[in-house]
Amino acid sequence: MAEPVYRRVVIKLSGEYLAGSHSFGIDQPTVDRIADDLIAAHKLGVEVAVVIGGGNIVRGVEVSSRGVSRPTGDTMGMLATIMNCLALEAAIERKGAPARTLSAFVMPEISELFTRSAAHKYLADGRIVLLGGGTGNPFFTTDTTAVLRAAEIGAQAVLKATNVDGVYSADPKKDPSAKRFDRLTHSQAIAGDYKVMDATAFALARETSLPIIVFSIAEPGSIGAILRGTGRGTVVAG
Ligand SMILES: Nc1ncnc2c1ncn2[C@@H]1O[C@H](COP(=O)(O)OP(=O)(O)OP(=O)(O)O)[C@@H](O)[C@H]1O
Ligand SMILES: O=c1ccn([C@@H]2O[C@H](COP(=O)(O)O)[C@@H](O)[C@H]2O)c(=O)[nH]1
Repeated sequence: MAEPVYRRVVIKLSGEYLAGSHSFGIDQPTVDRIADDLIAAHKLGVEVAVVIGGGNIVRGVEVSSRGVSRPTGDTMGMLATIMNCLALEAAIERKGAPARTLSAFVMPEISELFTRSAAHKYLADGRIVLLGGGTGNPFFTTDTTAVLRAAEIGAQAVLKATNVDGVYSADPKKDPSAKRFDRLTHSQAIAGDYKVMDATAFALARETSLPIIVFSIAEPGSIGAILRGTGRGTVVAG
């Protein structure tokens, strides 16, 4: 079996994917399956930090379209990501692997605050580290959070695990003629305005020279395959 290509990564997990076949919430079999994949990936010897989206519970933009202020809606979205972290942490630990949630917010009864030193410590201790609460600021996304945290903790790549198998010329769910890219530069991804990830995330990745790999988590084992350099996904780099 091929050796992993990376020593430390941040995996951005789709929140929406955690809902499984439902349109809302946390589907336990899906969470359990993703926990298995993460544990298997971690057993390859890679230090794994995970940022989870909140799209299965709350997106700030949607809440604000119903009359709540955007910063309040975004705060609700960030809290949703912490719920997802707790669900995944519980699933990972139930399966016998050590995990730790670190939050962008001070909430001592629930989880420790994210600091670079805490993240380094728990990763070096062999835990899967779950990073909740986004950046802690409204008007950002968990895609941007993943790139930010990756830069902060010295990860070598951001793996965006989602429900499509790469970046396409248009949304493949809406346009069946959309073409999939094997590789893009950060600048091409920004110029193309491909909605799979926000431009802020691509811009920060360009600034910090971080590769992003967009791939589907539908297939069990896909995280491990990407870590070994054998998986199918779009590499955004250079
Ligand atoms: N050009 C494109 N290439 C690939 N996917 C695209 C493109 N444009 C839009 N999409 C859509 O982007 C979605 C993935 O991005 P999205 O940010 O919604 O997911 P996520 O980050 O996985 O969700 P969450 O916010 O719940 O974490 C896919 O469902 C896909 O349909
Ligand atoms: O830094 C951040 C990260 C996220 N948010 C809010 O959370 C939701 C859920 O995140 P997704 O990336 O969309 O899954 C997002 O819609 C924002 O409302 C934030 O404000 N700041």
